[in-house]
Amino acid sequence: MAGDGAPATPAAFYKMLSVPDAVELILSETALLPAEEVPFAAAFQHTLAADVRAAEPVPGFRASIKDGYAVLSTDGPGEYDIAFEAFAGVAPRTLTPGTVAYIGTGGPLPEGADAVVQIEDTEFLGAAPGGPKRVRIKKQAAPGEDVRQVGSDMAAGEVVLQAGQHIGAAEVGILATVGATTVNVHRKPHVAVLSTGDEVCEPDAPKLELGQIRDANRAMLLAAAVGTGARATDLGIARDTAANVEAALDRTIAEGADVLLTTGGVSMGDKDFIKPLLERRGTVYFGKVKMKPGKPLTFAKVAVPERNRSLLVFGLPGNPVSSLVTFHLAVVPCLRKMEGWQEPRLRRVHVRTAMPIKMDPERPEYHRAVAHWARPEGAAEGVSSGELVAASTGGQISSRLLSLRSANVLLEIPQASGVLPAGSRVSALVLGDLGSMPVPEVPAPTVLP
Ligand SMILES: Nc1nc2c(c(=O)[nH]1)N[C@H]1C(S)=C(S)[C@@H](COP(=O)(O)OP(=O)(O)OC[C@H]3O[C@@H](n4cnc5c(N)ncnc54)[C@H](O)[C@@H]3O)O[C@H]1N2
Ligand code: MOO
Repeated sequence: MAGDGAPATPAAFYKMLSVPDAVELILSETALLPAEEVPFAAAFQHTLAADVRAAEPVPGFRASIKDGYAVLSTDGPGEYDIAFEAFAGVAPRTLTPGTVAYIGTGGPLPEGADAVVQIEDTEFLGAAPGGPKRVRIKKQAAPGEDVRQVGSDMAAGEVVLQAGQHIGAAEVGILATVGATTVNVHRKPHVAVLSTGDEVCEPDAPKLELGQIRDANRAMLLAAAVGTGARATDLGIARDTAANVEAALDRTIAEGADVLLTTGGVSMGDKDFIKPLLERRGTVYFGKVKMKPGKPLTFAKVAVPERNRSLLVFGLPGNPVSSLVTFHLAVVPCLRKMEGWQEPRLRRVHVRTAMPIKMDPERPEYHRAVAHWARPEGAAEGVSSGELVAASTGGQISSRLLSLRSANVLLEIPQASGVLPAGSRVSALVLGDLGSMPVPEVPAPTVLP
């Protein structure tokens, strides 16, 4: 930001941390959020704070795997009276040797039976007038065949979900299966988002004056925070005075947020109020990170004695790309740790670069790219080499938000002079769930040698 030439912040004097060191420091200063008891369906996408055990065996009775006939296996193939029908939910009866019972999938095996012969291996013979229905059993069943034994899916007392487990749809089903109607999960973080800057206008501003810009960061970071499952509060835009920014900080504390994200005002200008304010109100852990984009990323803690917790503050750089890249690299692991993830760091894959990439001699670059499965030349659609290829999103200047459009990885381009040739193998951090991976080059069923 332009000013009178006299920097008001000591930003130049912050030691420059590496990205891994910055992330380590953030994680070591991030406390788990407390656990709360919630109805099991509301536990979806939360992280368990305590183990869940099956109180009862599943299944709780010997259950048929097939539609067919419950038999005593030693009776063997032959023609039999159908003594009764055993369906799920019908009171069990006892089978007399030398007879069989019709049974449906999931039905309780009658006492006296020890196996099921599926319909396909039988022939229904009908009934003689006044006589019972009869069936020909054509196959010798092994004891226990097509029967789910008591506790074979889940044993009584078995830990079915461990503390730290993320609850997806399958896990909600597991909770329902064992009748765990309420569970202990970690609370999700509450994130407040503030834009700063005199030039920053609401996106719906009808006309921009010279020097004004629409606020991209706030809506983008609110969306990104909600995307991680956090609760998000919009703090609006603070004009460039220390008092405005401090008022927003106080509002964040009053609202009980766990994390404050600010954008803008963290570099070297005389209107860069964020670092001095955080120095005054709390502890600044770092104010510079060796990365491109995102160098002025700032991380601080402000004590909130009345809540016996600290507010974590991320001063994200104002350039839109820098703000979202630093959100992924620094804020996402922090939010994940808060809500109980055992391994909160971003996941890495290896990719081959699709084009040459110019390296930066001063900072490692987090180059935005779209990864997709490589299809060897001439290979049919759906055939992959089993390797990911990443195409750069083009110009990487940190104002150009189009460099993040559809990006699903950040290539970790080393700090060096020169050009990294196309076809280089580099590590890449995965953004989200690779959902923007282009089709039709889906993960292929066939992997070439
Ligand atoms: N003398 C130096 N100047 C700068 C340095 C440096 O080391 N020495 N670092 C540069 C780097 S790197 C970055 S990144 C930026 C970060 O600057 P600030 O965080 O202080 O952000 P501002 O100056 O307020 O804004 C930067 C840029 O972003 C635009 N902006 C701000 N807020 C928004 C928003 N909500 N939505 C969209 N765009 C926004 C703003 O208009 C500026 O163009 O500093 C460099 N300078
Ligand atoms: O670090 Mo800044 O984010 O390069 O433009």
